[in-house]
Amino acid sequence: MAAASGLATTAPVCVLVLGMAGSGKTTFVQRLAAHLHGQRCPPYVINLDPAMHDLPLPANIDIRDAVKYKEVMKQYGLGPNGGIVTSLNLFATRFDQVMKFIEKRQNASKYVIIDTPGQIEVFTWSASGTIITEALASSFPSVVVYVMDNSRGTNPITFMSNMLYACSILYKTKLPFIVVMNKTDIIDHSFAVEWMQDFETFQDALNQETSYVSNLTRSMSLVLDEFYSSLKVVGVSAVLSTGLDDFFVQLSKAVDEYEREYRPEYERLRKTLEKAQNKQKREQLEHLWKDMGSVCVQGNTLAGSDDASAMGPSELILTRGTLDEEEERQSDTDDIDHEVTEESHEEPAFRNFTQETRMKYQRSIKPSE
Ligand SMILES: Nc1nc2c(ncn2[C@@H]2O[C@H](COP(=O)(O)OP(=O)(O)OP(=O)(O)O)[C@@H](O)[C@H]2O)c(=O)[nH]1
Repeated sequence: MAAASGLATTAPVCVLVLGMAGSGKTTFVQRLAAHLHGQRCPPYVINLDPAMHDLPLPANIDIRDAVKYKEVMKQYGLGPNGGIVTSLNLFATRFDQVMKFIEKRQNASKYVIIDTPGQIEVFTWSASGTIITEALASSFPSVVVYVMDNSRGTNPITFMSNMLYACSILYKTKLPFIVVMNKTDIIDHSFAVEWMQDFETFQDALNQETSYVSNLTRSMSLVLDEFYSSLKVVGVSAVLSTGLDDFFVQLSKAVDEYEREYRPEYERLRKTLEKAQNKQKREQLEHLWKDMGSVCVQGNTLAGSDDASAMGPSELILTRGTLDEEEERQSDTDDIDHEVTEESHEEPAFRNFTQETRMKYQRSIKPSE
């Protein structure tokens, strides 16, 4: 796999778009795709929302072509959320094929944009979401884009709960992260940026809140200070296509971050996994040798050897020596060198013959002595 082997410059960037229902993910994906088409850099678009009614853009891969969400609900007796989870699980079992499609297209598309279900937890906290994210991130530079409805975040408590969610996704995916504050055509995102950069301003906004969670929110904003300091934030209006240039600047920084910090970690994980798999294979082979060795020793077929485990399976097959000629011809071990096998039988026979001849000769010359 080219991407996996470190040819990072040709590998497409996977942009995983997550966000609460109605935040504008699909509209954002649509605008992003249009923007890239306009720059003669068509992206590869993947829709992972099985319950999407109308996809406003042509997707290269659409989960709805592979899994019929309503059928899944009927067949398994599930509600809408269960149906989405199960559809995604079914799709994840075939994600290796999606990976192959992406690999094939990696010279034609610089970006792979992935739209996810509105029920955000279905993706972020499900096994299939983890499988898909890890499959992408272990082969391609991958970035999580968290789309927020900026107009709904003007309340500091709602803003904080959204940020806590974003933070939890960052911890879960462990990937470079961009927060897209969408719908800036309704309200500019500068208030949110100020809240993140200046603790006092956020406290002032909170002072107008009288609910019991305001104290907790105050403490939380201190806790999130570290999270805010390294966060990439972009204000966007998906309907007006504004802020996209800034988004691509942040995306390029996030890709650098992936190459610098995340790729070595994924490479390390891949090597650990490979080592563990090799060790497992070796152990299985050793068991096989032992098993075959004990069978042959019990059957006394190991002529001239008292250490069965010292031989490999092929050597044990070579010394099996119990088939008659006809069986031997029909056996499926045609690749065995029969001459070698015959030689191994002939050698002790020839040794016996010379010994017997020598004894006969000594007996015959004895009387004349
Ligand atoms: N004013 C404004 N409305 C927007 C913007 N982006 C999306 N919307 C509207 O927000 C609503 C939801 O947009 P979608 O793109 O369907 O949001 P989504 O996150 O994909 O929704 P789910 O599929 O339910 O997860 C639609 O009515 C959009 O027209 C924006 O930048 N500004």
